[in-house]
Amino acid sequence: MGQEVRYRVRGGHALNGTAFIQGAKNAVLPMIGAALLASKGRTVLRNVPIIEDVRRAVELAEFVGAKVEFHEAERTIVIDASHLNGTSRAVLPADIAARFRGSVLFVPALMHRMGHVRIEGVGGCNLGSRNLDFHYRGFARLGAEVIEDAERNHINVTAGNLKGGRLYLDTPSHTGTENLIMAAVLTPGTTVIEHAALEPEVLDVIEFLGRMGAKISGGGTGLITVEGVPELTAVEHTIMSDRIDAGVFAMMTAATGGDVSLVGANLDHLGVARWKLEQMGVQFSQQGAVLRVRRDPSVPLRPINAVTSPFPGFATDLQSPLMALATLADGESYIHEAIYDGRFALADELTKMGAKIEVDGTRAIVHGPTALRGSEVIAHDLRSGAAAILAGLVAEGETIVAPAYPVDRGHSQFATRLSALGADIVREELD
Ligand SMILES: CC(=O)N[C@H]1[C@@H](OP(=O)(O)OP(=O)(O)OC[C@H]2O[C@@H](n3ccc(=O)[nH]c3=O)[C@H](O)[C@@H]2O)O[C@H](CO)[C@@H](O)[C@@H]1O
Ligand SMILES: C=C(OP(=O)(O)O)C(=O)O
Repeated sequence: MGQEVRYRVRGGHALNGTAFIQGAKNAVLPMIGAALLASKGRTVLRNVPIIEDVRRAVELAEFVGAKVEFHEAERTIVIDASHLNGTSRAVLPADIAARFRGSVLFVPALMHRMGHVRIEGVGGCNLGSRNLDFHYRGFARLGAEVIEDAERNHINVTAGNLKGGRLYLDTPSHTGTENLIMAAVLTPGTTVIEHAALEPEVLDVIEFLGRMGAKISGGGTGLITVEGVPELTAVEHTIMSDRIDAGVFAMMTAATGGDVSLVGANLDHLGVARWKLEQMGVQFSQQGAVLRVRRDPSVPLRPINAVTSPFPGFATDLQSPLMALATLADGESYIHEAIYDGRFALADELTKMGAKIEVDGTRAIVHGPTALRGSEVIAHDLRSGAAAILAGLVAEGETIVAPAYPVDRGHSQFATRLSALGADIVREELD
C-alpha cells in the first residue's frame, strides 16, 4: 500500500509568486490507456503530472505487458505496446486497478489488442455511487460480450465481432465518453456517440487519438462520430494543463488574500468556476499562457451559490475547495452537488476547524465568515484533502491532513509548490 503520508500546515501566510500548474490527471490517464492501442512504435507523453494515479497507471500498463519508462524528472512517459497480443495478460488486477478510477480506461485497449479483458476492480475517490453501466452498455452495443461474475465481483469483456453502432450516454460521463471513443476507434464501421462529454481533457484525448491515426469528429459538440481504422501508431503528445489543479491554486490564493501567477493555466478551462470566483471577489487576468489571480485581503470575500454540473458548468472536483473557501465568505453560501451523491465528507472535517455547515443530502449551506482554527482532519478523497489544506493555509495554528494518499493521487508536489509561494506546509512520510 506504500507509506502513510500526512501534510502539516500552519496558517497565516498569503500566497504570492509563481505556481507551475501540473499536467492534467484526467487527460494523462486516458492517454496511458490509449497508448496501449498503438500496435506500432513508442508513445511519448510529456508534461506528465508526478502523482500517485500516474504511478498506478504505469504499474497497470506494465502488468499487462507494455514496456513503460516513467522519467519523473523529465515529466515524460515512454510506452511501447507494439508487442501486445492475444497471449498477453488481459487482466486488470484489483490490487492496482481498485486504487484509481483511471483503470477503467484500459478496457478498450485490452479488448482490442488481446481480444478480452477481466476487470477485477475499479477505484477512484469514494464519492457515493459511481456506476460504469454506460461504459459496459456501450461496449455491448458495439458487439462485445460483457459478462458480470457477481460472485467474484469481476467483469469479463470479450471483443467478439465488433461493428460500429449508435451509442449514447444518459449523462455526459467523462471517462464514459473517452472509453466509448477508444472502443470505437479500432472497431470497423461508423460509431456515433450521443450526449458526449465536453470536458477539455476529452478534447485533448481526441487530439491525441487523432494524431495516432484515429478518425474522430464532433469533439466538443456533444455528438461524436468515429470511423474505425485497422490500426493506430504511437505518437508524441504534451498533456494539457490541469484545470482542477489551477482552480485549487486560484482558490488558495483567494483564501489567503494573495497574488499568484499560474503558469500554464487557462481561464476558459475554469468554466463557471471563473464567474463564481469573480463574484466572490477574486480577480483574474489571463496574460498569454499565464493566469494571474489576486484577491484584495482588505475586502471580505462575498458568499456564493453554486451547483455542480458537467463542463462548462461548475466542476464537481472544485466543489470541495469552494466549500472551504465559502467558510471565509461574509454570509451564507449555498452549494448543490448534483454529480455525486456522497461528496460532502469534507463538511465534518471543516466543522472540526470551526466551520458552520448544514448538510441536507446533496445540498449544503455554509455560514461564513469563520475564523478557522487548526485541527487534525482526514482527507476522505483527493479534493477534500486539497480543500482541508486550503483551510489549513488560513487557520490559526497547525492543521494536520492525514492520511493524505488521496491528495497525492492527484496533486503533484503540492507541499513544494505551495512552499514556493510562501505557505508553511510540509509533507511527511510516516514509518
Ligand atoms: C479519471 C477521471 O476522469 N475522473 C473524473 C471523471 O470521473 P468519471 O468519468 O468517473 O465521472 P462521470 O462523468 O462518469 O460520472 C458522473 C456521474 O455519472 C454517473 N455515471 C457515470 C458513468 C456510468 O456509466 N454511469 C453513471 O451513472 C456517476 O455515477 C456520476 O454520478 O469525471 C468526473 C466528473 O467530472 C470527475 O469528478 C473525475 O475527476
Ligand atoms: C473524483 C476525482 O478523481 P477520480 O475520478 O480519479 O477519482 C477527482 O479528481 O476529484
